[in-house]
Amino acid sequence: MTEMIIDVENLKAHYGLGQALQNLNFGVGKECVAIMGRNGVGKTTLARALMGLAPPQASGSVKLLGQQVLGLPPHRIAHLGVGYVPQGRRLFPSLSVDEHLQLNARKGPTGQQWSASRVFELFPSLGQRRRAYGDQISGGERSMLAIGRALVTNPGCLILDEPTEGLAPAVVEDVALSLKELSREGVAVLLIEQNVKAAVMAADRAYFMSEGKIVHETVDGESMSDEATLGRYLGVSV
Ligand SMILES: Nc1ncnc2c1ncn2[C@@H]1O[C@H](COP(=O)(O)OP(=O)(O)OP(=O)(O)O)[C@@H](O)[C@H]1O
Repeated sequence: MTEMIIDVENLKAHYGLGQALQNLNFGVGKECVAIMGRNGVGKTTLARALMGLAPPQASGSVKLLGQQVLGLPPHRIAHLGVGYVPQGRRLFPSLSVDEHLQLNARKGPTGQQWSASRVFELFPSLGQRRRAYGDQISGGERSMLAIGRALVTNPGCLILDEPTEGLAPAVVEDVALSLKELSREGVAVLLIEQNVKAAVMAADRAYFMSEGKIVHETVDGESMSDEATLGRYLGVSV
């Protein structure tokens, strides 16, 4: 059986009395898996629960890179080799692009070699903004920097919350292909994504969420861009 690097069992999460995730069960091996669903179905709540961020309050089991992480603080989870691209990006206004990358660069568990210069090869326009501060860059550049900041940690597992938001279509393609390549290098990539093209390009398979539950999982050979599936779970056609 495939070794699961992200292994989630019976995950529940709530904000006060409101339950946002109900008994989620899924796994991600050395592959790229997309989580898709309409606005408000619980995708960001899931990413936050995996990363130990509160709110929400979460219960169940979350194993990342073989370790139970539920209850651990976010910095401990990150140090296990878990990269995270949060929605909202959470950059520092007083740090430059270069500094964001330098402060996060480290050797990771899989021997990949993401450095600041490789990030700038992926995102040449970000390379031209190296000295700009976190509050001086555009929405697209913020997304690029958040992705770059996660990549230079050389993670064994990478969780991305709508990483392509705000990016030009050509850059979306570059990001999607890089995520696919990363998964081929042995990284478990969990891609929360509303951009169907990016998800289809990057991911090997997908889970669809609705009202805090996983309601559909693509099976072998099933296309993620199947019109009926997308219509039913996302309300879109491609
Ligand atoms: N801090 C919070 N306090 C209370 N309820 C929240 C909070 N954050 C999210 N929720 C609720 O939890 C549910 C799931 O929200 P979540 O942001 O996880 O969805 P999402 O699928 O990521 O949506 P989007 O794509 O719009 O970001 C929604 O009903 C939302 O209103």
